[in-house]
Amino acid sequence: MMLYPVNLQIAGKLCLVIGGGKVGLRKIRTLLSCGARVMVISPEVVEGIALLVTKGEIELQQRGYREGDLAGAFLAFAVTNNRRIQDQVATEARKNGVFLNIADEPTRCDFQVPAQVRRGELLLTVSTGGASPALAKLIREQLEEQFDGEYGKVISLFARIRDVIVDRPGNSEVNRVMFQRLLQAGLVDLVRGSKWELVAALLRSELPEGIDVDALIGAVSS
Ligand SMILES: C[C@@]1(CC(=O)O)C2=NC(=C\c3[nH]c(c(CCC(=O)O)c3CC(=O)O)Cc3[nH]c(c(CC(=O)O)c3CCC(=O)O)/C=C3\N/C(=C\2)[C@@H](CCC(=O)O)[C@]3(C)CC(=O)O)/[C@H]1CCC(=O)O
Ligand SMILES: NC(=O)c1ccc[n+]([C@@H]2O[C@H](COP(=O)([O-])OP(=O)(O)OC[C@H]3O[C@@H](n4cnc5c(N)ncnc54)[C@H](O)[C@@H]3O)[C@@H](O)[C@H]2O)c1
Repeated sequence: MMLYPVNLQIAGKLCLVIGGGKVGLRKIRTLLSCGARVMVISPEVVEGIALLVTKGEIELQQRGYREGDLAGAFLAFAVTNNRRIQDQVATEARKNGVFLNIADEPTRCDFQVPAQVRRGELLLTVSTGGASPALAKLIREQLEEQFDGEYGKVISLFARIRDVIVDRPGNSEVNRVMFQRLLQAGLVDLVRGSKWELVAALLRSELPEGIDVDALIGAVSS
């Protein structure tokens, strides 16, 4: 099955997690990191979830799933250990058009959660479509080594350059060529290596005149 990749904006939106075990906790952590409003429905929850409830970071309804619980959810996750409940949640989701992740049934999921690496605005995701979550995790770990924390600075500098460039008159072809030149000249590795003087020299030679290169770099290098 071909999965279509999308990156969702879920900040402030209700995401419902049915089942409070360790898989539920993993899903909750990712949801919270993206600013979702998380509601858990589960008769029992693992310690990590209980802690998040105590801290007021998520809401909990400590009981079993009931039909009607999915109302108003932007996304829902069926992560119980009970096949019958998983089926009931799936039926309600289908009936009401709620997007559902079913933790134990890759092929029936409306969406699957990929493994992910974040470096600032840079988001790398890995999916095996359910073929091997363990392999997705291993590849994620390899990506974490390859794309180290310095990539946060790289993406931040590119975002700032883009901000000042797109505000100026010009056309997208000129911008495309300019970004290609910066990449081919090795800007990524210069930033990763904190070679700020070389970064400044490169930007001065490639960016249009009148751009405050020191300000651009200062915001990223500190
Ligand atoms: C990527 C990640 C994201 C996340 O959950 O945050 C994720 N699973 C992760 C880890 C992981 N999951 C499992 C193991 C044990 C080893 C193994 O079995 O392989 C490990 C590794 C570990 O724990 O070490 C077991 C497992 N997973 C699923 C089933 C059901 C089934 O296959 O039927 C079973 C068997 C349960 C059983 O045995 O009964 C199903 C799904 N798991 C998915 C995502 C979706 C497909 C992703 C894809 O294939 O790309 C999908 C379809 C639905 C979904 O959950 O969205 C996260 C890595 C986080 C990280 O980066 O560390
Ligand atoms: N997708 C994945 O990454 C992945 C990984 C491992 C396992 N799984 C599968 O995901 C499911 C959950 O795994 P787990 O390790 O978190 O299980 P778990 O046993 O730790 O947790 C299950 C949770 O479901 C709750 N629950 C039981 N009945 C319920 C009901 N009627 N309404 C609401 N909640 C109810 C339990 O109280 C418990 O909190 C299992 O089916 C497992 O096979 C998926």
